[in-house]
Amino acid sequence: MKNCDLVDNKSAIVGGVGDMYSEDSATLDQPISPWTISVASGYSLMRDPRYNKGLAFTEKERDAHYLRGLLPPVVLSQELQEKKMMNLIRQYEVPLHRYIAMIGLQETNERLFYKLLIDNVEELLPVVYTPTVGEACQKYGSIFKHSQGLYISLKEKGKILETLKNWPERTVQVIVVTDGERILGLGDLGCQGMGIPVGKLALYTALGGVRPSLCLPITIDVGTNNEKLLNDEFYIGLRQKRATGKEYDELLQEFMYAVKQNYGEKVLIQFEDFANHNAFELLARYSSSHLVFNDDIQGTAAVVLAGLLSALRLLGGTLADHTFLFLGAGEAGTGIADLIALEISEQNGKPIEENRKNIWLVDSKGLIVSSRKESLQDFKKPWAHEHEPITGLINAVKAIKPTILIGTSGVGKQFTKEIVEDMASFNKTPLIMALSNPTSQAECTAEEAYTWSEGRAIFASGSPFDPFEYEGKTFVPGQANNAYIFPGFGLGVIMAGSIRVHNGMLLAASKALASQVTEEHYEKGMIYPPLTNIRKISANIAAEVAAKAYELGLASHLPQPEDLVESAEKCMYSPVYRSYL
Ligand SMILES: NC(=O)C1=CN([C@@H]2O[C@H](COP(=O)(O)OP(=O)(O)OC[C@H]3O[C@@H](n4cnc5c(N)ncnc54)[C@H](OP(=O)(O)O)[C@@H]3O)[C@@H](O)[C@H]2O)C=CC1
Ligand SMILES: CC(=O)C(=O)O
Ligand SMILES: [Mg+2]
Repeated sequence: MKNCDLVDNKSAIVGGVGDMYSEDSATLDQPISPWTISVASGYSLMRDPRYNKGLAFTEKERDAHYLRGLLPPVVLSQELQEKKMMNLIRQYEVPLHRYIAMIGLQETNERLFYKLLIDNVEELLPVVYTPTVGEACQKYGSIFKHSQGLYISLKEKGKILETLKNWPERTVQVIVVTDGERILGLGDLGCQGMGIPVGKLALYTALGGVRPSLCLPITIDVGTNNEKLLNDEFYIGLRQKRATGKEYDELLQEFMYAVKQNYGEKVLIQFEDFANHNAFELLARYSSSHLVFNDDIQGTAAVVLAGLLSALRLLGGTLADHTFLFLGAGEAGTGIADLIALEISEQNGKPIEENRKNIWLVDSKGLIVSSRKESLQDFKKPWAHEHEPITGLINAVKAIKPTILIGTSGVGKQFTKEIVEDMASFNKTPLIMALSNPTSQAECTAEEAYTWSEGRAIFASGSPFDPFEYEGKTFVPGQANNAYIFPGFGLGVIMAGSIRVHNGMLLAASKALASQVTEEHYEKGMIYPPLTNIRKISANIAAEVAAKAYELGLASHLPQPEDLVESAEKCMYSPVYRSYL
């Protein structure tokens, strides 16, 4: 019996057998053969990260696969290997060294890498993901050893389909793609943005249980406007300014259709860290022809809405009773604002235009108001309310008196003492979200939010902060990061074989996440459940997303399983070593 029907061979136009080594169809207690051809030496087995087990190859496996003598005599269990690796990683004090060690492990022993990541998620997420992945991207050229993922540059124009065929996997279910122009809050890192798709897909597997072989990280290189990188002798990308306009659009179009041709209709394409002048357009252009999801717009919106829904237990009232002020009106800011307004409309039945009125945004030029409408980008226009022009966040806070302040500016230290004190002066419990990544770009720290509000703020941030003690009470900041959403969301989409992403699926994901927060969490000031239970959380999110896809008639994997949570859990990749006998 099949363990999981995730691999949708029927939908892949080129066909190909995804389950080459019976990994997908074999249950954990069944041995599998890593070989489809007979070999004279197991040396290449040891060098294949997908099948390597290091010193854990048993005596019988060493005999059966020509490994005798290629390994020292000891046989170590995976648990002991994990303990050893964790000891080693903890010895590195510099976060980037930990990142390099983890990537080294991913490149040599994939299952051990995922075992570490799954078992130590709170400790290792900041290593393979934000904040350290940001520094890794900045220095990617200098630390580059082995290539990960697929690079599609302007040189591949006209040959993108051929380039995709060079990827060793014939069946792919999720692609995370960036063009490197807005990497976290660090700006244009060009081709070195590859660290982001690689990191996001590691989370798809560790947090959402999507098998690594089904995940493809891609970086589109159209040049960079980052002078520092253009002058860096170790830069790995095209040494030219960014292509724009027709040249950019044509490359992206060729890419999108080559993906569909090579991997079929149902490959989920997750856009990540594109600059907003391309992100909104790409999502709009391809959402009717492809299965596309923008993590920065949609995933962020779902995770923040989940935090807001759960925070209402502490703040009181409904979403419609609150006043929201955003610093930053780009992908994250307007994406979140849109989903909040949509959810309020679902709740009160009023038109979305009316429910936008309590939601205000500030961009680099000040409060978004109707007198600025003509010069605003389209995605900001719905937020141009009647108000006199205001510059400076502090003045906007004083005028709007928000109950909830959300930072999505990409600029650190913008929530000053005066701003947090103001929020605390007119709110019993101010909710402050400093969402910009990495930590250096956070609008304020956990310590600042708690001390400046005299322990009254509820605080969540995009990158993690340690718990903070204030006047004898320990506050646990939440990590409002789309990492809570996209792995479970993607799993739900794949499970259902959904052909499109729909806002209803985002709302379902938000509610599934919010419902995982318990009284015990609220007592510590948490509005998100701990990441330690993330696989269970992802299974619940996946189940709700899949259920919504079925309800909306978007699902193609029929019939609908009776118990979607159980289905999601069954589908999840386990990093435990398989027996190769
Ligand atoms: N926690 C999470 O899960 C996520 C966090 N993020 C983080 O959010 C940040 C923003 O991302 P994104 O929305 O995609 O970026 P965008 O570039 O799309 O938007 C940034 C917005 O911030 C505004 N801005 C920039 N500087 C200032 C300033 N000094 N004062 C006021 N407004 C300013 C910009 O104004 P203007 O339009 O005038 O240029 C723009 O509206 C990044 O740091 C990113 O890492 C993003 C996605 C998910
Ligand atoms: C978390 C994320 O997607 C970002 O900061 O861009
Ligand atoms: Mg992002």
